[in-house]
Amino acid sequence: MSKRPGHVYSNSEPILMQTFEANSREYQFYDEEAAKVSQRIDEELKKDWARRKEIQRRQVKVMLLGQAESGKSTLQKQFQLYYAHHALEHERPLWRPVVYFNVIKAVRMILDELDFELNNLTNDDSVEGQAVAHAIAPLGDLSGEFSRLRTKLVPLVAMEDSLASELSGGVAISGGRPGVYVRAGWQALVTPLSPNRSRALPGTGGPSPGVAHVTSLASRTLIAVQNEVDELWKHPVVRILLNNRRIRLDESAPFFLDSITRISQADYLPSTADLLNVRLQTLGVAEHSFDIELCGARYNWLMYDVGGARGQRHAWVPYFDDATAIIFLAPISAFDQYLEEDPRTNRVDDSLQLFTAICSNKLLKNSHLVLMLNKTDLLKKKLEAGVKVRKYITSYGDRPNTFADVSEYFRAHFIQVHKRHDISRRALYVHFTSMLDIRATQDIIVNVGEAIIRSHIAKTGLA
Ligand SMILES: Nc1nc2c(ncn2[C@@H]2O[C@H](COP(=O)(O)OP(=O)(O)OP(=O)(O)O)[C@@H](O)[C@H]2O)c(=O)[nH]1
Ligand SMILES: [Mg+2]
Repeated sequence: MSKRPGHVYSNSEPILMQTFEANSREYQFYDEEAAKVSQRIDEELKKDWARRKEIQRRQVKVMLLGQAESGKSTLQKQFQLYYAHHALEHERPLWRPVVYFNVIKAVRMILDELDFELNNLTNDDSVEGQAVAHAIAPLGDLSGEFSRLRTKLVPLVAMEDSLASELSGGVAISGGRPGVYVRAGWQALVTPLSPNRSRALPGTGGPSPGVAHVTSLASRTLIAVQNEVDELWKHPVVRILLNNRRIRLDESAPFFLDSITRISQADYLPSTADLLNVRLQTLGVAEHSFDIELCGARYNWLMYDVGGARGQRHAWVPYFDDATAIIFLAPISAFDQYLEEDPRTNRVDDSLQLFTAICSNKLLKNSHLVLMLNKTDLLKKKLEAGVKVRKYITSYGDRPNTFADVSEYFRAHFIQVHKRHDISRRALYVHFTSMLDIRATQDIIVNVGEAIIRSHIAKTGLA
């Protein structure tokens, strides 16, 4: 019977054993050395893990949530202004083409609506239509005047699309409102021009010839037609149509058109108020990072600014499970407005529905919750102008149409949603805000920031 090769013991076997025996001290040395190396690696790994854990424990993740145009990006800029002033300074020149875009869009909207209204007023039998026609009649035939203004303004209006496309980096949203949509890091697309517009600022990324070109073209065109822009904006017919809400512009349009002389300077550099007023829609989720110090300890504050339109909301969810805090923004001035993406839904209703979903979301059950009832300045203006809440929200009934009553009514509704739907019965911190008011907002930011960090410390046991 033949044996399997493995069972044949060769003569060399004892010799090998001897060699091993002879070198056993050496092997023992290697064993000890290997054990030491392995121990060192273990210790390094443990230290690395502890370091990472510490970094994570010092990380505070805050999500800004709310419908489109609720003021999330504006709040993010206010945080930046307070805690990362240098970063905002660095970005300041990059906002120049965005301000031009806001101005041009406003001019185009006035011209479009003016055309529509003047052509249709004669056929409008409504009481409001008749009142507007009556107010405009004494001004006589204005067609020649408007035609001259329109011809002068054509080159400016023609720049809207190219500015939008350069700023968005080619991004367009189907079915969305025409405008500029930006993803995180959009600033890298924009040539950072120095205030004298002659060269890029150092260290601000590579130049983008496309944006630089349209920016300087827009600037020159605006300088050439600034008087016509001003004339159109101050024209009595435009005033009548605006006052009667026949022309509806973006909320920040009056601010920029009132400042047209300043914006039309060759060395124009956006002011802080410009940065806060400018409208630029967010696409997806943009992360902003800066440090906040509290009681001698430093915390890395990660702020997630999301796109708020309905088609954007699915992108929020992956960020939910480790969010330290949610700051929910609800613009309470929007009681007379409807969603761009669904013109049947009242914007305050949408905010309430969205807040219900946030309060009842299991992934967010451990997050600190802050509610900002925003745009109180606009709410005051609307109520003072006589816009009646009950016309848009029938349940408001016969309550007085004053700021105190209306703001309290909305606050009570949001608190009720929280009471009924909050999954973890956590506290809700509510603030009335006007995000363009720097001093008032900065006080709130400090307050909210500290409360969020304290709740983070309580949960993680950090000191
Ligand atoms: N008057 C007034 N305007 C505000 C206030 N908060 C924000 N705005 C303006 O409202 C517009 C929209 O604000 P954003 O911060 O861009 O809104 P958002 O929530 O980031 O919108 P999306 O990115 O589309 O989700 C901007 O022109 C802001 O200047 C406020 O309290 N009062
Ligand atoms: Mg935004």
